[in-house]
Amino acid sequence: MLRDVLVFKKVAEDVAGKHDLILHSIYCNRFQFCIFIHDFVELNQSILTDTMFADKGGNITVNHKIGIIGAPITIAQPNMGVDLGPVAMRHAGLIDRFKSLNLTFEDYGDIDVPLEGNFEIDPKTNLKNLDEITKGNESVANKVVEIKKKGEFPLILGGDHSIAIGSIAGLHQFYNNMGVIWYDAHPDLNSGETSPSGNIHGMSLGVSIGIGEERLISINGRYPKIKPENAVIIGARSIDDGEKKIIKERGIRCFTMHDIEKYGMEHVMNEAITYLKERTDGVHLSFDVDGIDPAHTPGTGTPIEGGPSYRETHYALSQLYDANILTSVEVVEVNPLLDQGNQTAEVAVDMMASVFGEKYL
Ligand SMILES: NC(=[NH2+])NCCC[C@H](N)C(=O)O
Ligand SMILES: [Mn+2]
Ligand SMILES: [Mn+2]
Repeated sequence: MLRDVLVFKKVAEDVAGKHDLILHSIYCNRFQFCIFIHDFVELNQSILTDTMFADKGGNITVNHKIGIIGAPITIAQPNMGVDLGPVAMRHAGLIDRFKSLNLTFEDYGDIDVPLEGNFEIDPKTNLKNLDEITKGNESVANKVVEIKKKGEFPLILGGDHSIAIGSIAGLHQFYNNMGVIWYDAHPDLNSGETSPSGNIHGMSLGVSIGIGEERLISINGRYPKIKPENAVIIGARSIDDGEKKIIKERGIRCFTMHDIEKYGMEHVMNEAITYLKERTDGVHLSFDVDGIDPAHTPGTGTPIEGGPSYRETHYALSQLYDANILTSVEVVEVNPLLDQGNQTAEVAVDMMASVFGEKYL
């Protein structure tokens, strides 16, 4: 608690430097300081986030309290078991790992989402389970808003990748110009019009930039949630024709495996970081475990050969930590029923440890 207050105090002081109207109330007394910060978090989240984001030296990202939620949506793809992703990652030691990193966090458990669907394509929309997925993602969005209003750093454990629809919908209200890093073998830019499968987990980045089904793009209001040019995809190697068109037409930055081979992961990540730092006021990491080569993460529904290794991914994520640009994170598509042992969840936990600052030395 004391540590949280100190972190908030530092942030508030920085903000006060920029907005002198609030300086007086911060220094009235300690009690009032706490009350003030509470109101301030509710009312001025975007300024607060802006300041945290701008603070490069202080590692606010990790000193900040992390709010963990499980979002076990599974019916935006056909394989049973991705609803067990959150429990698999907790079982693989996520919480102990965070404790040993001395992180401040709270695990809010899993939210309630509809788990049953019928997997028939609706001929009108070319989508499967739209009602249930809309409902589930409204709950994800509400929970993310709740966590942000407390001033916490959201970490969302999926679930299939459709949960990004809800998490980004919840997050966007706290930013003016949010960015996203989409670490994934797939760009997830389909819509009912282009999807080869009708599976909504292949549409979540598309929905977030305002493409596709009205009911999905309007979750939590004001859309599109992210400008297409604020989205950076890393590791793409399975791109449908309709998605290729969107990437080109909308100016989405997409570093494919070709780019990673050619320039190396370090260079690609530096490009992505510099690009987003200049143009956004917060960056969400949407981390699909199928972004990693399936040699390391076999327990996932749509594995694609030829991805970045464990080491490259680990390095990429530690670059994000060092750059201190992230303001929220999600990890998706861990499916223990398709796994060898609990290997994929273990790798996912290793990767989350890198994102939150674990170092070899
Ligand atoms: N989040 C994922 N794993 N997405 C896989 C999408 C696969 C394919 N592009 C589709 O739209 O059906
Ligand atoms: Mn994927
Ligand atoms: Mn994905």
